[in-house]
Amino acid sequence: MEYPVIIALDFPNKEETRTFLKKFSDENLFVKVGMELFYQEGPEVIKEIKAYGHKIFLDLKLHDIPNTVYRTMKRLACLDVDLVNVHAAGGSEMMKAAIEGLAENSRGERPKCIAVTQLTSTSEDQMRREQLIEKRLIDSVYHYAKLAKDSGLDGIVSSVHEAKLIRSIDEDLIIITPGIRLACDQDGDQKRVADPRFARLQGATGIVVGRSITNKKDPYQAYLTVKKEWELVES
Ligand SMILES: O=C(O)c1cc(=O)[nH]c(=O)n1[C@@H]1O[C@H](COP(=O)(O)O)[C@@H](O)[C@H]1O
Repeated sequence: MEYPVIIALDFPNKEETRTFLKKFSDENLFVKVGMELFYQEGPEVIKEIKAYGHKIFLDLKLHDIPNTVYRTMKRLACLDVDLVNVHAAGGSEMMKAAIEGLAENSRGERPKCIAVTQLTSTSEDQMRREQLIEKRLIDSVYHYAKLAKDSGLDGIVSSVHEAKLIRSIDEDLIIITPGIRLACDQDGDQKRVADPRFARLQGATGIVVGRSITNKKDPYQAYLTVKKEWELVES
């Protein structure tokens, strides 16, 4: 499966989502449905987006006790999405339970499951003060990535700046990097950002892009710009 430019559909409802997707006419997209849209619309919005022919990353970032994650993943498996995620901080038992739940209820191919390491909105200073992790942020990300891989997950979510090191764990790991900005964009709440070209150079498998596309006057043009930057680099 290809993991190219994944557009974050961070919209409050299905009407705004529909209006946005209409701007992309015949493009086959890879989109991300996050908590905002899913909590408002539920599984129906997944069905609708699938009917348009788009691939879906359902980003609910599960982080709970293993039994709850196992049971929840059984439900998510029925939605036939392509990609789901958990927080690696939930631990190896929880990540193994996630895979078990997905595998048990998948009708076709099991959705791939990736683990968030340290959110791209977290800085090293914040991690040390608030999580009491006395390490470099890159060491924490590497540790979580290794834990996820050893627990049977298919890939990792990290910032671009840790992608190269994570790639050294395994050639085949899916590495998805949010925190992507074009030169003209504001960082906003993101702390560890990079552009699409650098993401590709660092070995990311795919990038998640939200506001750099969704906030633009012409989102389709912005998407094409991001895609061009991403594709200009030989992988
Ligand atoms: O799992 C994610 O998708 C995710 C992980 C992470 O560490 N950082 C992060 O920004 N994201 C998501 O990626 C998207 C980034 O949005 P923008 O900052 O608008 O491009 C949002 O939907 C976030 O929820």
